[in-house]
Amino acid sequence: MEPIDEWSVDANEALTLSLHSPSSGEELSTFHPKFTYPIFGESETIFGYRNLNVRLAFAADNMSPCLDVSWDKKKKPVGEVVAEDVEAILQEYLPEEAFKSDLKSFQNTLANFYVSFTPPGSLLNTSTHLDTTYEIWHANLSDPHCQDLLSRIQILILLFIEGGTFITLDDDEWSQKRWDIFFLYAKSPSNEYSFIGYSTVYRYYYFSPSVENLARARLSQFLILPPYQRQGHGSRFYDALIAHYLEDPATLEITVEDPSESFADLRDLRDLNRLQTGGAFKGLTLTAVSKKDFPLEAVRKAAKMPERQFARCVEMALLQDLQEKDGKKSDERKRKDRNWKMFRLVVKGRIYKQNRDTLAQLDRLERIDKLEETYFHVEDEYKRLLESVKNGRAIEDKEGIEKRANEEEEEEIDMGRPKKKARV
Ligand SMILES: CC(=O)SCCNC(=O)CCNC(=O)[C@H](O)C(C)(C)COP(=O)(O)OP(=O)(O)OC[C@H]1O[C@@H](n2cnc3c(N)ncnc32)[C@H](O)[C@@H]1OP(=O)(O)O
Repeated sequence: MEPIDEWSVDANEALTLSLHSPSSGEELSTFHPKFTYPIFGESETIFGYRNLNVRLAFAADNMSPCLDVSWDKKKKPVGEVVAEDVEAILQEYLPEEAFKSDLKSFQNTLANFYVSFTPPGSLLNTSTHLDTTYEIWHANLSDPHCQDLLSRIQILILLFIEGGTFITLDDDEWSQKRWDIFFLYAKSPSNEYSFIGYSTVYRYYYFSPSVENLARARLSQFLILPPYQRQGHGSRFYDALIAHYLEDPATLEITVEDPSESFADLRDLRDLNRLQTGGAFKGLTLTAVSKKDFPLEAVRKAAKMPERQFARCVEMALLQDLQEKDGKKSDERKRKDRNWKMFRLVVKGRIYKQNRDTLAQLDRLERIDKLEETYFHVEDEYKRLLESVKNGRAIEDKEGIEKRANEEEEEEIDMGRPKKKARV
């Protein structure tokens, strides 16, 4: 009998997603998921096939889906050992329309019955980048058009965000109304839309005895499709969302739910950039912070940022300043230098304040060691991020892509990538 393993395929490889022109059906791009464990289980394998090909195709504008499953060989059932039913498994995650035709018919339908599409909600922002027009549409979950689109694309959250989950589309109207949904689209000169990414934001009710309807906006999901990643779309999309909530008088604070590492980087860099270029950090110096001469709390509130995220930006800005002034000093001189000592005190003070309960359980020497260790981890992380700022990586053009690709090759040979730990 053949070993069971020979009939198992890697679900991340077997599943291919594709985007298709809504007017010609032509394939525009293909890509694989990052995770399939929420659908096919922890091992991310599908049992019972040789050369299994699971194609999940989307019309690039309204994201109407089509699932097409094919294989070279399917294992014959032996007792209770049967091939997994891929379509049945995916029925839980895709709307019914995904199971109506094969890929060829799906493409033919697109080519022969093109219907023009406009994203749900209202147009929030238009921008042009490298000759392409991009639009951000702002919708509410209570809008049925928005629900339809979400029912088609929610599967992407499972496939690309670790620990991502569906949001409930058919909740009561009050709950639906708390969800803001933003869609990022490219728009062609012939007004054809191509979906690039989306974000969901939950507005928590914030009780205030004096003002009605205040909210804390929590950015819950944020996704840029792989063919569009690392081109600055995520940064520009994030900037536009933040600008929207900064202008909204009902929003008191903007938080992020469980950010992935790459999103946390993006957020750090864009928040720092906004605070610096917008003038909020004018007058921010180590001395001003140490002497409490800088109105940190007022600036934080105006920036609608949670404490920890704001503190990270302050510390990054101070470190950037220090590096510019005397970053070339040897480690030994930095250890003794007054300014570097002051910086370490500011960061350690903040770390201590935010982790007081955990640190209080350690004895004095352990506590000092732990603080020191955490400080160096934070400093390394800031240095890595500031290196990105120095190299102009936050939002760059095509020239930057090539320059950076060459640099990365060299970096990997020389020193590899720094290891990441949880942010503090
Ligand atoms: C709350 C949550 O939902 S957390 C989950 C967030 N989502 C995910 O993790 C899902 C999968 N990933 C994604 O959706 C995306 O990769 C995101 C949202 C994390 C980032 O979106 P992107 O569009 O790739 O971001 P953007 O391009 O602006 O920046 C990413 C990196 O590309 C760099 N970059 C920007 N433009 C370019 C360019 N033209 N060429 C090369 N690199 C570029 C940025 O500087 C940044 O690099 P760095 O991290 O070294 O500084």
